[in-house]
Amino acid sequence: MSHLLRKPQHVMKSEGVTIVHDITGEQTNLEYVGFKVVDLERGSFYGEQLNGLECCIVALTGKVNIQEGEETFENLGTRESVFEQKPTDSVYVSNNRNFNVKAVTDAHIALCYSPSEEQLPTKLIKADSVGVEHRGKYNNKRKVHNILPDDDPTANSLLVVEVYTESGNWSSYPPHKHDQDHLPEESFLEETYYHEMDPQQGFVFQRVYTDDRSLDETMTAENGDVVIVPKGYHPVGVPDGYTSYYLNVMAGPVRKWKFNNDKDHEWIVNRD
Ligand SMILES: O=C(O)C[C@@H](O)[C@H](O)C(=O)CO
Repeated sequence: MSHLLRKPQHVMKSEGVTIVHDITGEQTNLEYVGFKVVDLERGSFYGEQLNGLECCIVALTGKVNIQEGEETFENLGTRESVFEQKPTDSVYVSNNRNFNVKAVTDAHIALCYSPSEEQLPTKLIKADSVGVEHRGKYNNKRKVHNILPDDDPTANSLLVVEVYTESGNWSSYPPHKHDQDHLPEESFLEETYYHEMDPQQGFVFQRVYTDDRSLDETMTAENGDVVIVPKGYHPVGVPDGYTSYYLNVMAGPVRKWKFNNDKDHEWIVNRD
């Protein structure tokens, strides 16, 4: 199995709390992006002290209360399945703070991390403030929920988006990369992909490759898998009959998403 592909682990942490993924720099060599998925049974609690990290908590499914300091945000979360395809609620928590999540219903949360030094205010990102964007044409259509885009100053480093790609379409396509810290031409952003499929037995193909092909891996991602993109182009192809969902976390030295398409495939965007 590719070293860039992670299967769900399902490690029980405490009563009602299961860690599905715990992607840290120690196993991935990622310097800027960390990622967790946690399953919570109704009534269970999950908490963390953020040492030197900022975190965006995304209520993937179910309802949760999130408490940080004096603030408690109640009944967050808008959907029972990500495939309802509506935006959800998230909370941004700055570095060196504590947060606690209580599951009001059975819930599934994503925790998106990046190192951070500057303290920023904790912020509720309500579902109705999430920008919805339709990109592409022909078989390159996808829908994007911009939870933490680069023009939103809520975070120091984190960028977070959800992407839906319908049956027989491609996204993160034409292949693009953002692995050079060389603005204004390109930014360096590491990235993770957390994948879900509808129906669940579906799969997608994701290729991660560089111009010189020193990295060139094509993976089959199944429901619940994470693909790690340390660098390179990273397109996703969705087979007929299945809808793909993925949650992207990106971070790097500068909080700017400036990518370049693979020149060989750039014509795809320029079609009439
Ligand atoms: O537009 C898309 O297809 C989504 C991608 O941009 C995805 O969010 C990504 O690759 C970010 O670098």
